[in-house]
Amino acid sequence: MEEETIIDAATPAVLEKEPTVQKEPVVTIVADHLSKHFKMHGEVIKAVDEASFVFTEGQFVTIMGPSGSGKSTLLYILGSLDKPTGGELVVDGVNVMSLTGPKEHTFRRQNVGFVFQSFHLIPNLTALENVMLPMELAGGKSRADMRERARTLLLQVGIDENRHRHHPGRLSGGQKQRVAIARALANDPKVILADEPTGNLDSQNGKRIIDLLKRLANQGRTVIVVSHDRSVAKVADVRIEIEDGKIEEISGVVVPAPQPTLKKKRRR
Ligand SMILES: Nc1ncnc2c1ncn2[C@@H]1O[C@H](COP(=O)(O)OP(=O)(O)OP(=O)(O)O)[C@@H](O)[C@H]1O
Repeated sequence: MEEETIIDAATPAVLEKEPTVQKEPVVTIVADHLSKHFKMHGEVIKAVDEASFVFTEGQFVTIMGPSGSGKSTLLYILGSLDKPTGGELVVDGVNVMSLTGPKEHTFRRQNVGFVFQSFHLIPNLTALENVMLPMELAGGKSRADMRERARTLLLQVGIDENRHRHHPGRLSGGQKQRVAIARALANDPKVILADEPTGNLDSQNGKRIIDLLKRLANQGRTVIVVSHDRSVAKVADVRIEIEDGKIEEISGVVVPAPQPTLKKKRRR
């Protein structure tokens, strides 16, 4: 599939018009000694081990580390796709550890948008329908409103109108990832989580996707990107280095955890 050459997603006009970051950044994520331990054949694997940090609106965060260091596990916990075995997590003022079942699904749908390395678009839906899907699942909008919002989002991420009715199979990798980003934005979440979003793209398209994610952060979202790519860390506000499940270093604009943050650790 041919990569796009003409769209400059880094500077779509519509994105430029959206509001920029507030002066006093609002805390979106508080992690307090988060852990995820797996028991395998009598051994404990500490995939994430006592991770603590605070992120605010408008921050672009990278999580880096060697393969198997716990990056994806940490990201999935932050997005409540996975439950920690210890610690506490507050996202947008809600203690997500206390959520279960439908409440947890609703919270995730409204507050977190996911972007994956292999896009995870639904192949038999058009680009427009893929972006409409999270809105359909959330409910509360007419079909016309959903269609119009999906159309606007696709244009914002640099997907021309003539591609809105294309199925993913007819889109290039860069286009698919933009559709996936538009889908992540469908319910206007405060937090965007991306797991190796450039992993299946050439360097030029990878850079455009990072520029786009950075712009979403500049608009006031918290964008957290897991990446092996050092160039991604260069544009980050906060850089986390993780090794063997432990945060080795946090650098950049680091917000100290409020004291006392949350009630003390839960252990299972
Ligand atoms: N469901 C599971 N059961 C047991 N161990 C697991 C499970 N999920 C992850 N792990 C282990 O936890 C550790 C961290 O895995 P994780 O996938 O989070 O690392 P990663 O840094 O994202 O790796 P990669 O860069 O290769 O994707 C690894 O040792 C992995 O084998």
